[in-house]
Amino acid sequence: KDIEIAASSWTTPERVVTNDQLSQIMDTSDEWITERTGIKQRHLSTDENTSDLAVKVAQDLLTKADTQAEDLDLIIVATMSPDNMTPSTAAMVQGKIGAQKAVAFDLSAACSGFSFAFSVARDMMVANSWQKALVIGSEVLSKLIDWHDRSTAVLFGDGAGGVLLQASSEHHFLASDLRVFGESGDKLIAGHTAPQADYVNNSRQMTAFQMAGRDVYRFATHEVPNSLKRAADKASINLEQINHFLLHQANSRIITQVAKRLKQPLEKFPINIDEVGNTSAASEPILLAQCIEKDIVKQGDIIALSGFGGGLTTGTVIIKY
Ligand SMILES: O=C(O)C1CCN(c2ccc(-c3cc(CO)ccc3Cl)cn2)CC1
Repeated sequence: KDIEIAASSWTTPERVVTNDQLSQIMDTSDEWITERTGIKQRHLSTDENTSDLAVKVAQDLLTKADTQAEDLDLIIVATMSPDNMTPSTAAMVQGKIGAQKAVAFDLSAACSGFSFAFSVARDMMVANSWQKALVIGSEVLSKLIDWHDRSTAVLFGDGAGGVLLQASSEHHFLASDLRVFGESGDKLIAGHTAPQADYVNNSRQMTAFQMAGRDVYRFATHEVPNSLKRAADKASINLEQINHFLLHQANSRIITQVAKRLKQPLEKFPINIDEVGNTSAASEPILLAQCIEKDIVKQGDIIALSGFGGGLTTGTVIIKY
């Protein structure tokens, strides 16, 4: 009574925006962005919203797994940039692909969202003896960014990725470790809406991304190794047995720091931030799908998926692919 990954998929909007292009609209440079973040470019949506990217991934997953939408029991979309407060992005996907049987809801855990959603989906599938689920991370962060705030605008990108999970008699889901540090939540805020005393003339404003970068960076370098160690302990394996550490692509220097703290070779930490930037909840599934596509992740490999960010949160799942 477990689940396995039957298919994986990812997508990014067509438009590429380079560091040089950003340096023309704000006081930054390709050198600074590259050296401090590892990012060379990002994909920014022109007319696709979060649900459109998620639908693309959903349809690709169904095709790859030779599965009909009608057979889906569950759809979870992890996102911090939903099309609407309601209907949820997952409900929109459910309607657009015609998965009438599927329970569908969004999960909000920022850059840890995919790990949280993967863990919740697995537990719901086991508890309900469900057969098929879509777990998708999808973001159009470009809607939420203040494109004149160089401290955040250079970091983020748009995209979506996901997996189709199916019931399995083999043991694939080895452990998860989900942690929330709510008292530090104000270090990373996006899309705040305030109560309106003058409710009649409600301005319906939503704030842009605001981040205490140094604090979040320090949080990540401390808490991500802790999360990975706890998850490995729960899985009764040691870190050496993990073939690939697929970390949220927030910053390339954080990844090298985590590798050092865990005393694991950097080769175990694939990096695609140079190409897609920080895509929040889409980050883990895009990286996973790309590693599977490139045969970096092979059948039988043990992989750790680790997200970290808004909440503040950390979320790790360890699976035997
Ligand atoms: O001055 C420098 O070097 C700056 C220092 C600050 N930096 C940061 C800080 C935090 C993040 C970040 C963001 C999210 C949101 O998804 C989640 C997780 C993290 Cl760790 C990314 N970059 C950039 C380089």
